Amino acid sequence: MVPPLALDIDGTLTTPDHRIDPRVFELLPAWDAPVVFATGKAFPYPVALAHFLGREETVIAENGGVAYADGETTVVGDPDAAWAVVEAFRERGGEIGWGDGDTVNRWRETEVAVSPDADEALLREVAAAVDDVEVVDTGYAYHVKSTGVSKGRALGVVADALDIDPAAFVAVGDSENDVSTFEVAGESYAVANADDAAREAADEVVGEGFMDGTVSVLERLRERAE
Ligand SMILES: O=C(O)COP(=O)(O)O
Ligand SMILES: [Mg+2]
Repeated sequence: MVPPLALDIDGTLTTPDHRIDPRVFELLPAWDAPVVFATGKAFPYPVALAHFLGREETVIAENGGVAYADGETTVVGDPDAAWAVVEAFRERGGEIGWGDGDTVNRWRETEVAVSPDADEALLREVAAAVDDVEVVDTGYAYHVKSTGVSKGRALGVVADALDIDPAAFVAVGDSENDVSTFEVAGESYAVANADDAAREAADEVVGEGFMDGTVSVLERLRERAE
């Protein structure tokens, strides 16, 4: 039997130019165990990915702020505290940076994502003055979020709902927001493009980057199961 998977999306299932790698559509529909998409993106994104893969919608969004499994949604974190930080950041000249429609934050329930082009030093300075709020850099956004909210904690919730031991999961990821997943899952891999935090936390850093790295992990797990 192949193991259940906890998969990060950006940097892990994507190409270097942020597209979903087409091999996701070949490999994941047929994966014969639960697959949990664990992302910093807002709730609709991983739901849509699972839906269009024909897979059960078992997802972790907003870095663990939202978890969904077996028809149950769990929401944790304090969006008002995150927005207060971002408003203070704006008052001092900072910009969220996603343009007028801001689809990045439109469906976000528990935190605020700020563009990677934003003034990081100013954002961190403003956030440091507020208790229980932190800034997490995924390489794709700065997430202003409640401390204590994490993908790893949410994986515990999802694993419980699925009646699976969290340690049975194999996790693949690329950044700081995957460290907690790596700690909860029994086995963890960072792809070659991963940041230092993810590299350090993973059981193994694979030689290939992005989806090439993830494919190499999935192939290995499949061979092991044969
Ligand atoms: O939304 C982000 O900033 C990153 O998303 P990810 O957790 O799927 O890599
Ligand atoms: Mg990522």
